[in-house]
Amino acid sequence: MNYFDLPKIDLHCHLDGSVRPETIIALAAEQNITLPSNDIEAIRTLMIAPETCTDLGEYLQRFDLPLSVMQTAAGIERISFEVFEDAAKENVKYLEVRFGPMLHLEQGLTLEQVFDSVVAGMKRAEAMYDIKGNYILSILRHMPKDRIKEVLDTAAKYLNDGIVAFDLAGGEAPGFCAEFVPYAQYAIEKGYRVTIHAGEQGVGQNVFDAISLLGAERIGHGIHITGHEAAYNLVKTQNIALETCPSSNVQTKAVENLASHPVKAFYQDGIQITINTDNRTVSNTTMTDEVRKVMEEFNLSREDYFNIYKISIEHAFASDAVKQYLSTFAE
Ligand SMILES: O=c1[nH]cnc2c1ncn2[C@H]1C[C@H](O)[C@@H](CO)O1
Ligand SMILES: [Zn+2]
Repeated sequence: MNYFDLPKIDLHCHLDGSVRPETIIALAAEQNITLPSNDIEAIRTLMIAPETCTDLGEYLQRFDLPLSVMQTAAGIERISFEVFEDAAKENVKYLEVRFGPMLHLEQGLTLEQVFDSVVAGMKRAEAMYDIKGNYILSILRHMPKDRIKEVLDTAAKYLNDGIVAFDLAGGEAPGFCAEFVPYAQYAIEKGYRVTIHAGEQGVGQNVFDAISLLGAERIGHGIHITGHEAAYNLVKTQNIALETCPSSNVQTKAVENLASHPVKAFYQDGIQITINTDNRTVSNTTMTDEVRKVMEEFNLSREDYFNIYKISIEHAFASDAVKQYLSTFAE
């Protein structure tokens, strides 16, 4: 099967984990930032998380370098454009990109400038390529909570016009959901959709809580519902979509290897699974690669692929018009 040519949908892709190494070098030069090296291969190596990470914590150390050049409006706009451009060039028809707004304020940008920049880059790519997109706001679980409502208020300028959802990301401690209830509620009241990273590193109970306490409609990863019957059943009965990211899950040791990834078992049991990149650079991957890996490892058919493609359409935080458009590529 030609995986490159297949129409694809990526619902879980981080902006700062998907920066081209070449762009790091170019932006560092423009911004007078000294990099550990100016050699493209050295930068690439520094950005890609090894297969031998001990856990998610080690994986998350790869984001400091890209974030260092994502502190200007022009840098963020360029990176946003390029992520959509790279995806469009491998036939990704719809892409939801997430980012941590508060990670881009280190050199004086305002939240509004950050939102203007990501959305402008995406819209520039939408105008040039056959791709549609939306942004998701990732709140980092370890950061102070005092500006979360301000993030949601300021981003509302683009609500359903470029920015669509609320997410929690970063390291995953057991029981993290309880302290975010008022923020998720505030987001829902304002009209944001909700997806939460849960059951990636931590326990299945986090997935149960993300759905029941935070109103998550989708779960980032969700692997660990395997060991938690109540979480598994809740995902299944509530029709919650799992955003699986196979390469990332192997790197962070969420699964031991691809063969032991539960994605096929979930699919066969009627769980709403989707296939996504997580981080195109940090996980050294593309949608073509993720689809190929899953299809080949688990012997899935073209019909299976389009079933999964349709699950992605159903659970996308996109307008009806965009979903209708995406359906025209389905078989
Ligand atoms: O897979 C992930 N799990 C949890 N957090 C993640 C993952 N990939 C990236 N992040 C974090 C690091 C980034 O700086 C942040 C915003 O994109 O989200
Ligand atoms: Zn993620």
